[in-house]
Amino acid sequence: MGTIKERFKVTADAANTEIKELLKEHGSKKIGEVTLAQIYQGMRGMTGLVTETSLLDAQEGIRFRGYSIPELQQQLPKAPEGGEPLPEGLFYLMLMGELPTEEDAAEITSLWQRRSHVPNHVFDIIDALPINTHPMTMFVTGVMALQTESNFAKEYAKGINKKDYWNSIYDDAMDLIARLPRIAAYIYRRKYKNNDHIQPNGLLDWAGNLAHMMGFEDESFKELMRLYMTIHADHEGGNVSAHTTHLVGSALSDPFLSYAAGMNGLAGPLHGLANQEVIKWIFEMQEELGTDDPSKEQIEEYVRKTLSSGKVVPGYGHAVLRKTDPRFTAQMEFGKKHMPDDKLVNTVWKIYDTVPPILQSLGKIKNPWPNVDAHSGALLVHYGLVEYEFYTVLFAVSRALGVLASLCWDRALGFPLERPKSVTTQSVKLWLEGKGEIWE
Ligand SMILES: CC(=O)SCCNC(=O)CCNC(=O)[C@H](O)C(C)(C)COP(=O)(O)OP(=O)(O)OC[C@H]1O[C@@H](n2cnc3c(N)ncnc32)[C@H](O)[C@@H]1OP(=O)(O)O
Ligand SMILES: O=C([O-])CC(=O)C(=O)O
Repeated sequence: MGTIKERFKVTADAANTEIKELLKEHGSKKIGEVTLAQIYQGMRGMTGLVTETSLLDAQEGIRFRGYSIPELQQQLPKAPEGGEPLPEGLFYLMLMGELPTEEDAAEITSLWQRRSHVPNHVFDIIDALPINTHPMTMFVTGVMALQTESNFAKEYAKGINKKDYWNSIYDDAMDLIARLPRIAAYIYRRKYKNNDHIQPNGLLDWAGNLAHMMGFEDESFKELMRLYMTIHADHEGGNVSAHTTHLVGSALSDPFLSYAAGMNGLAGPLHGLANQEVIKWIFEMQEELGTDDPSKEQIEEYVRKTLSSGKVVPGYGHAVLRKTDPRFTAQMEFGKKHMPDDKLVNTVWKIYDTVPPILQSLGKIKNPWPNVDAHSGALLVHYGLVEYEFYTVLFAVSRALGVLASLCWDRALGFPLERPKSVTTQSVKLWLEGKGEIWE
């Protein structure tokens, strides 16, 4: 059978041969046309990337290697006595293209345990930042400090055959994923818990250990972390964090540099930071209305106020999805099972009843439905994780699974430097006047 790494290489080699054949026969086939509007408007609907780990359907939502979230909740291995999937299993699925056995998931848990040591200089660098630094800035700074450990950067400096890039990229991806929970928990305890740190528990799974090191021992919080880390892991290749990681990696920047770049994108309020914005927005609404249990009429009025002041309703809308995000639904199911009477969670559900018709009535918003970020914060608050500026760090830890599995594939498939063409409006105008090609 061999190790997971050896099996990955065999799988990737077979895929490489298949892709070469496919391109030899069909490489010149057209897959679409590009309009002028698309290049000015964020390239919506333009297919321009290959990402093997997951695929997004606008109506159905995300599928990881063909499996929907409910299917993964049934079929992925679970922690002993747990009901939610282990993110280790999802990582295996994204990397290998097939469901893991219990042993495969356990092998990844043990591998990440063994590789989880974070050198002291990473903590020193985080400690050097002012305490009011945003947790995402601390997190990315910590990852950048960890870049000293890159196997790929060292190998490349020594001189390395292109065919072997995948090898140290794979090692870096595994090392980085293994260490992220420790960095995230360190930031949480430093910023919010008086620098009172908790050592890892060598018997716990990856997500369970993150919960433990943050100071949350409730078994159902550990279950939430397993679900959270699974559903936030990947969303095909065009989203800002995945695309950035892939783009930066295409310059042969190592996984530490590439992932840090991607996470700077996740830290934007239209992307991963929306999860903190949602809770902030709800807390502000509660404050203004003077109640922690607002009625639908009160919520409606507050939504209209948000829109009329030129702000977005956080957690709603999506660049590709056109239905309720199945990641929202999975969290709603978790809420119904574990905290059906929680007031904040119920407010999230009331907002879900209220917001879509209002957004729809504006006529310009392509997707009035909630995305993943509309729900996550309320579940965290239920367990006492009220420090909402920290939420995107959890998202980032999860997103590592998808973007780093993809980076292993990028190098194993020998993908080249990414470098699309850009134009100026001056060149567009000349082209429209028939005075040359658009790219001149
Ligand atoms: C994990 C994730 O990244 S999920 C997304 C998290 N982000 C959020 O929840 C932030 C709120 N949502 C948004 O800002 C947007 O829906 C995005 C960024 C997610 C998608 O943007 P787009 O693909 O440009 O959406 P769309 O084509 O529907 O936008 C059309 C118009 O509707 C507006 N719009 C879209 N969503 C919203 C919203 N939730 N509230 C108010 N206005 C919105 C856009 O700002 C745009 O306005 P404009 O024409 O005046 O510039
Ligand atoms: O797909 C997107 O553009 C944003 C998103 O939901 C994600 O990255 O999880």
